[in-house]
Amino acid sequence: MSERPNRKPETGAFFARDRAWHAPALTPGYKTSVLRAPQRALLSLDGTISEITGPVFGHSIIGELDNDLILNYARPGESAIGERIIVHGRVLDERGKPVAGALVEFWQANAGGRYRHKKETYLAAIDPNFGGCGRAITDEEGRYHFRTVRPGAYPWPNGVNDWRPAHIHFSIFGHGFAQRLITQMYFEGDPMIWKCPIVGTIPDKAAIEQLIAPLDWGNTIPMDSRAYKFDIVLRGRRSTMFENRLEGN
Ligand SMILES: O=C(O)c1ccc(O)c(O)c1
Repeated sequence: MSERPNRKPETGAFFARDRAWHAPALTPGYKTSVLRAPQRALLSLDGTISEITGPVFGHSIIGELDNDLILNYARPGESAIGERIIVHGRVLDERGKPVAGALVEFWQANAGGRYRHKKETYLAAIDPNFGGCGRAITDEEGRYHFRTVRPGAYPWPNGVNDWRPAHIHFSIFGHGFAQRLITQMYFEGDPMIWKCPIVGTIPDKAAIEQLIAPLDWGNTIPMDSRAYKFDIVLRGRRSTMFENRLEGN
């Protein structure tokens, strides 16, 4: 990880956004950012007590197969098609302390690069046994894990021939619903990462590298699944790059 000596000191409860680490809102190479980018100066609003303290979710919402995308949409006795993988890691705070009880949600395309979505237009086949969504709650050590198939890369209508690298979307909820961070995980060794216009909006190479999960050979299950490790750091100097990170979060 690169040192970033010019960063402001991290003191107190407020961690200012590092604009060199996070993608700017307006990045014309990523076409949809042009309409989404704010046209006026940003306002900074304090969180209200009700946003910070509630509503909260209960741990009982997690079902037995919620962290198993190979089976959670499959017909009985069947399973999703694709390369079987385990994705696991920890949710950590700015001091490297585990964040327990965070709701981690993930969604992805199937092994052919096709999403199960009404507006999806890519010609790759739907897998009848793959839904593409799951969730987990971090344990006392901040750990989460899920089983899935490695998603395929897919083309998208941005430039003439733009492709998204294989990736998994992540959402992390804190203890209130107003505390939500969203990012994407990529796979070690994928040459498509460096051709992607969305990845290309991230100014710092180290911020991109932190989104790339290494192959975790030690947690591979022989004759079953390979493993990838993806730690998520909520804030501070080693923060994961979040797509929706707000001022001060
Ligand atoms: O914001 C978008 O336009 C967009 C397009 C394709 C993706 O895979 C994605 O994650 C976002």
